[in-house]
Amino acid sequence: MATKALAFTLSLNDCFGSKSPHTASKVSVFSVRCSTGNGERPWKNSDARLVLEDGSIWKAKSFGASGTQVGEVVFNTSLTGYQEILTDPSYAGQFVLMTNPHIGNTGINFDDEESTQCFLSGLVIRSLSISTSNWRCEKDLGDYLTERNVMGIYDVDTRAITRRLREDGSLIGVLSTDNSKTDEELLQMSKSWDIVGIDLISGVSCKSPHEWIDRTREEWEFSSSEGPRDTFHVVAYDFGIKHNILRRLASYGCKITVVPSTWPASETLKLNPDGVLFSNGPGDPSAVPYAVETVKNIIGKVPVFGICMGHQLLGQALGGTTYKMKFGHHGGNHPVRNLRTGRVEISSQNHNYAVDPATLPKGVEVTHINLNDSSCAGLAFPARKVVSLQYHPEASPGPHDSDNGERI
Ligand SMILES: NC(=O)CC[C@H](N)C(=O)O
Repeated sequence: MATKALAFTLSLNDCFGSKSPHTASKVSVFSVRCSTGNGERPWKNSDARLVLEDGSIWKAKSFGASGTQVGEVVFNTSLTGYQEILTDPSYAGQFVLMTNPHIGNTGINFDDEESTQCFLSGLVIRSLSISTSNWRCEKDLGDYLTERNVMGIYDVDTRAITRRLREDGSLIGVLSTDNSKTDEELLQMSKSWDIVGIDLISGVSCKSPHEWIDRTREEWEFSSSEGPRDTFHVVAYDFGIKHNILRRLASYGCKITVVPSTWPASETLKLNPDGVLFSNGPGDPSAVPYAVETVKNIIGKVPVFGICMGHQLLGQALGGTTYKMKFGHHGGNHPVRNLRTGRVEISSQNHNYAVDPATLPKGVEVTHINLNDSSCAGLAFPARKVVSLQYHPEASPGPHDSDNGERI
């Protein structure tokens, strides 16, 4: 490709004309024209559009995959961990907008993936870092997204979109690099799709049972607790499970069998596990009645615990209901209070639904609340050995306040 030499031509513009030689000689405006020698501009023009269901159109520059995608737009306020966010299967059906403006600067490394695929609809960022600075970097963000067929856009006003989402709630959007589609067509696409009521878990769950053995690598282990205690056998339902949930269980000495989302409760109980984990996962917890039925058939037979989607399914299985939040919690700095101990944890969160505590039956206890909005962040039903958290004790990304398995 011809070497592009930037030739700056300074041209002096008299912007005040010759009314007054004095003015003209004193005040003038330099306009710098950048030419690349062949007349092309050295920077990329906007070549993508994000059209929201409210009719707003956001021109941006694309990176990663091209094409047309629909999804619910959510904003994540985490300052770090864009890679763990990209690979969290819970974001299936969603565009993730990062409020931290500089993304891509630490590149991608293959230790920090939370799943083997990226299920999100696309990544929306303000400023794409043109260089990476990280000894662990194995690939840059743009190449990684291209290889995983994930769309990304940058140079878009993420602050303005975030304010809109905060005021109007999560919005459905369509992202396209296809100039043949009109704005109206994209708007109609955004209005004809919804994330409510569709089962997104079946598209992310594993296809067959398998054992998980990887622990947190020694150089990254942070817990000061003594080594593995008894070896508990945990069956983990994969509703879109994040790998760090499994790594942390393995680091605490557990033997882990991961099973698909549709695995029959009877088959699980035949494994005679010490406990069953219901994992995080994408979409509307009311759209997967088969999973609630499985949870119902296991509760009371062995100890169970849930994380995020698993927490919501447990809430429903116990007789409660879940509701869709205005824009949810997606970030790494949400304060949660443990109501039993009074301890406040800074937590990692990623959810757009919550359990309505007013609908939980007698005997079920709310154990944690999110201090930002007093929503239910944890529940327990001691009589049937049930505990669950709405947020992510495994972090990835986020703080490790909730890792130590303190009695919840
Ligand atoms: N991380 C999760 O498990 C998310 C649960 C559910 N899809 C929600 O958005 O609330």
